[in-house]
Amino acid sequence: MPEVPTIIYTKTDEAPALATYSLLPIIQAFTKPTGIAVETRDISLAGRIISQFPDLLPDNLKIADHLAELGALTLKPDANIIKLPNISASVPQLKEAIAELQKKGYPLPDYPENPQTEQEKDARARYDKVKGSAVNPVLREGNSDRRAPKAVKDYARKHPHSMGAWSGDSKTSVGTMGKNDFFSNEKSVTVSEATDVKIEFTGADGSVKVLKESTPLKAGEILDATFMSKEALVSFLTGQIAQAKADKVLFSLHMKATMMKVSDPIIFGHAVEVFFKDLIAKHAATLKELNVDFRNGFGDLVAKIQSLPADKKAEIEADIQAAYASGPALAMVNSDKGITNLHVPSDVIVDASMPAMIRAGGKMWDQAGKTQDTLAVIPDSSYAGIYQAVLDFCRANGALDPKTMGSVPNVGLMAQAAEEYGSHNKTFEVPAKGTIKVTDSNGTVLLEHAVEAGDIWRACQTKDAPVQDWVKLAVNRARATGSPAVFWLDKNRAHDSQIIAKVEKYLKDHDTAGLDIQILAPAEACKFSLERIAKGEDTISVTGNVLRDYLTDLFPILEVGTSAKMLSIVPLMNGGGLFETGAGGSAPKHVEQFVEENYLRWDSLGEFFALAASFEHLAETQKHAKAKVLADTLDAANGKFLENDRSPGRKLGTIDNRGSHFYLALYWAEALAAQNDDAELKAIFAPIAGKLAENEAKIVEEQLAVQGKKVDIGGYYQPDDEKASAALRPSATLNEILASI
Ligand SMILES: NC(=O)C1=CN([C@@H]2O[C@H](COP(=O)(O)OP(=O)(O)OC[C@H]3O[C@@H](n4cnc5c(N)ncnc54)[C@H](OP(=O)(O)O)[C@@H]3O)[C@@H](O)[C@H]2O)C=CC1
Ligand SMILES: O=C(O)CCC(=O)C(=O)O
Ligand SMILES: [Mg+2]
Repeated sequence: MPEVPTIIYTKTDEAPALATYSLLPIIQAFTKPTGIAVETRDISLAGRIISQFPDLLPDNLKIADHLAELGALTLKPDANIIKLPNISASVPQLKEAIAELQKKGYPLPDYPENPQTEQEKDARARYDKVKGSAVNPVLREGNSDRRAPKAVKDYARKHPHSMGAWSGDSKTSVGTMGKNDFFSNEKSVTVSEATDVKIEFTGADGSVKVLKESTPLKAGEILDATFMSKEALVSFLTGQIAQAKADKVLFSLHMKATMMKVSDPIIFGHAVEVFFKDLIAKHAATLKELNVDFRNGFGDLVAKIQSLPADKKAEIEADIQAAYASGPALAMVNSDKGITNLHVPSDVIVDASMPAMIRAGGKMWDQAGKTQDTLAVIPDSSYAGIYQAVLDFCRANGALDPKTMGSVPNVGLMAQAAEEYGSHNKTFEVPAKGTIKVTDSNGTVLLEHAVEAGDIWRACQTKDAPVQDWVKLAVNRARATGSPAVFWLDKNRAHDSQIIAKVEKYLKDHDTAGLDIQILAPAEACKFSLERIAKGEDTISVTGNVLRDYLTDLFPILEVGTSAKMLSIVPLMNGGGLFETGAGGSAPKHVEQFVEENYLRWDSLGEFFALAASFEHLAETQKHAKAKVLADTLDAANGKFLENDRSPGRKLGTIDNRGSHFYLALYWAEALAAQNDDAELKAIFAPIAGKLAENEAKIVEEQLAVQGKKVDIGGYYQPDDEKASAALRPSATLNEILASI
């Protein structure tokens, strides 16, 4: 045990990082009299980039590898980490962040697009370490328990968010391959003994190339391999584009290019190339010269043609307009700025984009800024069917009603880089026609596929201990709530059938008498849960890693308007606690609004709930009485916060994130003053509560006064601490009261 009980609060990116400048001083002031330390570690994209280049940086610019430090901490029983959402960077974001740091004087190399020299290859390898979902898989040494707290659900019932109407004749649908994709080509084995597998490609000419020399497997580990055919993908995309045009609906593509950082950018690139086929063919030589890489989105072309002579640039721009005119209308990310769904792979992320579309009545934005029905293309069919199930349900029954609907919490398998989380170093774009074999240390071929050039092949691992832990967590949640628990597993899918065998085995380790535990294929499980949710009933979804990601945005966004309000706990397998805040992302749009008009609409409710859970964990594991008082009083404050509707508004002139933090501090201080479990804390916080209450009008006025003007925070990926702190703490009165604790 550390001498001082310590909570680590992560420094991340974008909106949650801005909110931290305001919230963390409040948390530190409130914990100060309790002997609990609240420390930060920097796992922001900028911090992670900097940590990779200690050899190039002077001492004053270095940042240690805090992510690795926290990864090691998650293995210890006293880990207590509050993890805010961070950027999982696409290549365009990574390049922007590097450019910002270079401008600030960091002597970092450019991101090498085509590494040739040893030095470039080394830089590329370091940058690849921070690319995509590089943070969560390192910290998630446990499975996930995500649900809407009761107070949040009650709030949504009383103050339902708006839901777009669903018409019975909506033409919105999901397009998916169904054959020759990851789902249909999957093979899976469970190894009975520990082994080490080699992944090898053998060309049609007999030449052998080792793709990955060593992948150790533990006894009982599941290993899958699968591939998506390039030819099938391209022909599918061609068909979908024609279909969207014929049906007069928008064409939209929904991928997870951040989490699936090797496979999905390749798929994204194919979609861009098919959509702009004629344009690309006509200007092939120029695009090659410019080194345009469509895996970084159509935006890569738009950016790179800026350097062309004016007439050439104008010619290509005219052809772009012609491509827009001849294809189906594209769904837009920002119609004012002409940013389409195909511009940047990290702009449209399936877990958030599909629910947002469903909440809006099955519609996305067109180029004129109007909403339209859409063909939502999700190439791989492993999980696409769940969205079709939701669309069908809404078409038949109308939009779900937040006032009456039940809930679908999730128990997700993700520990130890389970399933797709660990696939990055085992995903390959196939160089030529041949076979890929996975062979164990005895030389036995475990898995084998015949592949063609351009196919995307990948393998995933799932260790046994995390599956056991996940089954236990599911049974515990079913017992604690009395709700049915449904494992979303398809016995006809190779990987799932291996998981089902383990689930059936490990369920026997638990007392399941009286519990309703079922195993249903994902689309069926979705339909079952929707039928119940419409009747106001709750159903626990017990899923693998990708469905965990999808469902913990999907249901929260429909039920409570945003996944930011979720309780998101990761009980670490070695006894520690990782408390994630919300279930969504880092809301880049909120930063844009903040710098434009000094208004931050980020809702920190996820942080408030995570903090209460973190104190509770400290209280339980370290028998820390003051932590228990902090947990209970913060719980009460969170309830009052919701009751009084103190979340940020969306418009200037209402309280924003900073105002919401003031009210949390007020209610928390009042609860500390009202409790009788700890006289010392009562005595400290009674006068603070008094001062905060007396100064309510003044503090709110000081906070509102700054709104409506541009604000300089000294950087996007690495804000200047002094400037950002000043901007996010505009109330001198509040700052003084906090300093007096
Ligand atoms: N756990 C993690 O670390 C995660 C990180 N990410 C990363 O976040 C970035 C953005 O991802 P994206 O898919 O766009 O999803 P986001 O969740 O960041 O944004 C989608 C929308 O959700 C709403 N929203 C999300 N959080 C809040 C909040 N706390 N308060 C109020 N509204 C909120 C906003 O809607 P509105 O515009 O209506 O205000 C926002 O525009 C990416 O870099 C991605 O990789 C994504 C998911 C999880
Ligand atoms: O790690 C990431 O990139 C995203 C994770 C995510 O979206 C989630 O866990 O819900
Ligand atoms: Mg997610």
